[in-house]
Amino acid sequence: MLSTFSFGLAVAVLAVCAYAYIKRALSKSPPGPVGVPGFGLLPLVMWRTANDKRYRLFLLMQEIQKKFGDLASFRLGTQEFILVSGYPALREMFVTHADKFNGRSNTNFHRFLFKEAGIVGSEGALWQEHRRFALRVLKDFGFGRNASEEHIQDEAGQVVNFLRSKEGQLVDPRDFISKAVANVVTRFIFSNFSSYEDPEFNEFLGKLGSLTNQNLVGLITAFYRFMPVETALALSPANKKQFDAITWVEDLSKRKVEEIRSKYNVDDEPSNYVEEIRSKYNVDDESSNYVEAYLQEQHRRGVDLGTFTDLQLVKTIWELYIAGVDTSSNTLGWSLIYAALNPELQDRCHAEIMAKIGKRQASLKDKKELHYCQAFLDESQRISTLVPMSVDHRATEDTEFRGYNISSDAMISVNLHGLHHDERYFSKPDMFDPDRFLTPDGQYKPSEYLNQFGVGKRSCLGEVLARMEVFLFFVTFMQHFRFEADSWTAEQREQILLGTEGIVHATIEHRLKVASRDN
Ligand code: HEM
Repeated sequence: MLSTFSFGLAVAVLAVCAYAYIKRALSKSPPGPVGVPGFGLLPLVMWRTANDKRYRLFLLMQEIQKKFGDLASFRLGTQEFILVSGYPALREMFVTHADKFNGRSNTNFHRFLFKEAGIVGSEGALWQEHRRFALRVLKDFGFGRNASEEHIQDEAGQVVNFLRSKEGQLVDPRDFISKAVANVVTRFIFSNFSSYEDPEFNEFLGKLGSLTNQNLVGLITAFYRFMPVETALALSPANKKQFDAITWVEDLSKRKVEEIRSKYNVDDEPSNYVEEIRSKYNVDDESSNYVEAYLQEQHRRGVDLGTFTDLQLVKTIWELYIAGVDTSSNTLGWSLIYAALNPELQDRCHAEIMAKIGKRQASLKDKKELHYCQAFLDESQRISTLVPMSVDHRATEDTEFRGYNISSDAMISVNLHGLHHDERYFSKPDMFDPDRFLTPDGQYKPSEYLNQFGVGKRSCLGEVLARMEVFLFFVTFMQHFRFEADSWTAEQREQILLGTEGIVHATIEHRLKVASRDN
């Protein structure tokens, strides 16, 4: 009886697998692993996650690319994924055919999270209008120019003071870097900033971290597009936590927007802060932060706000925080880890800084002199690849690419980790070697294959700001301190270098010893 049942079950499983295999072969989807019907690669991923501490989803993407090539497909749950890898395919998809592939995920969960507003999660005319607006405001406020350079220098100075008080002690760099970086974004959005000790500020940073360090279990709910969001939230504590964090951040943003609205009269003369910026740096704008610029735009539009609603503003605020804080701060975090693990290379950065600028405050103009520091930063961004699978894209309609069908319901994962660890572009990719970004006579030589900000029209909106922050903070840290990782065991070192799973490849808890170079 049992053996008849087992036989029947085996036949049924085989039939379902054969059906899935034939269906896939006929679908003209890019090649890829078949997976279990209804679950795709989920069982494999969950098994590996549970049994191998070194396992990360982006490493699976690299395996898939190696086996199936630069255009592959697979399923997680019922969700189809297209994996695009390699420089030519990335450019073809996101530059040559940018207009076809600039959509974002359209799952239930995604719609619920982003409410089809904001910039990161939106599409079409709304996305274009608000991306353009945000870029204009960033430019008007002098991002890439002196005005914002001074903010970052201020914050860097604060961190130096904080680290001086920790001389000889072990510190977790995540504590001080994320606060400094969050303050830079806060100045842009609200033009105020918070004390590092402020408990609300610290709670706020904790919430942001929980949004980007999303683990796989939390993501599972997004892999079943038919699942009602309420069920997803009930099934997944991680998603519930994520949603609660967003609500918390949005409530705080709403309060801050109302505070500004109540004080800021769009017909008034610009505030002191703006006058100061204007007289100093010739910035021709009448608002002093993103919210004021937005309120002015609402005022200009009168009754018909179009897409410039309050909901859009609040969504954009939390997106700018999510996109702008964990990213820049973890980029800096990785650079300190690689500096600590490579003391001679760290000393080379310090020696270059001493030779070229000495103890004076670092500025963006110094970039052209600090070749080794720039090469070091590029190498650290390459090897750690902060957003390893970028942010998912989507084809805005069913389409064909390189002879394969791409469904508009498929999520397109951009294999940035694979690109940065591809022997075709970077020899010995697992080795930390800043020299690969230098000419033989020591001049900085950027590589077109390093694309930490993504590729094409939808690439990072905050790239200019992020590059400024990373350079100024890093050079200031290297100028004044040595960071040491003497106390790490081999196992700790391995875990620290693996970092987290999630949209952002973040650093895990770790301690570095801070030694002053100023004595
Ligand atoms: C080193 C730091 C950063 C890295 C590595 C980074 C990386 C990325 C990547 C890979 C994307 C996805 C691109 C794509 O979809 O193809 C992205 C998008 C985005 N980033 Fe960044 N980012 C950083 C810092 C920032 C900062 C400081 C801000 C703003 C304050 C910012 C705002 C955004 C926004 C709004 C998007 C969505 C753009 C869109 O959908 O049109 N990012 N970033």
